[in-house]
Amino acid sequence: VMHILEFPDPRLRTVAKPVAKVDDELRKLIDDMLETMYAAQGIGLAATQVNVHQRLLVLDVSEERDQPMVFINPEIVPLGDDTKTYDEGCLSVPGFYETVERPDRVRVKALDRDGNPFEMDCEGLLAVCLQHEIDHLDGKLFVDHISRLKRDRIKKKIEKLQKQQA
Ligand SMILES: O=C(O)C[C@@H](Cc1ccccc1)[C@H](O)SCc1ccccc1
Ligand SMILES: [Zn+2]
Repeated sequence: VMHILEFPDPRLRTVAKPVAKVDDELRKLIDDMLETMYAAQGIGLAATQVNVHQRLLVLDVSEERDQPMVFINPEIVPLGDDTKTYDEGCLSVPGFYETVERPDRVRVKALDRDGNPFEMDCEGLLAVCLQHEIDHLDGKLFVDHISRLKRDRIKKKIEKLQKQQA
């Protein structure tokens, strides 16, 4: 499995570049990311989190953890103005959950693992996870959607934990 970068690592702030070629090398990375996501009990993982700065994410929002999805060079637009809040966590900010408000339905266009374009309208946990992962590709974290006071408290707690582990 791959190492997952942890907040406040500045590499998590990198804006990922579009994937140039969907080839066997990329498919190997996709499989390594899925293995890493399942091992970490995550329901999504963006390439940024494993220090690969290409616009690629994987997720599996199924109960049975047997429906992996791959989005390459994803583009999303909100469908309607309705928003919903969700208590988000993040494999890169372990142990912290905060309420984040996001559009409740989105349309996503992306390439699949064979490089074929597809389009989907998403809602529910899939819409939340997609937006959370695409934030990662733009160097954003869910803690950017909460107050600076709360973010600074989380930063101090995590840095204290990281010192203890060092
Ligand atoms: O770090 C990540 O990007 C993976 C997140 C994805 C995620 C965050 C918030 C909302 C939906 C998806 C991890 O899966 S956070 C752990 C988790 C697991 C189940 C449900 C919610 C959060
Ligand atoms: Zn995350």
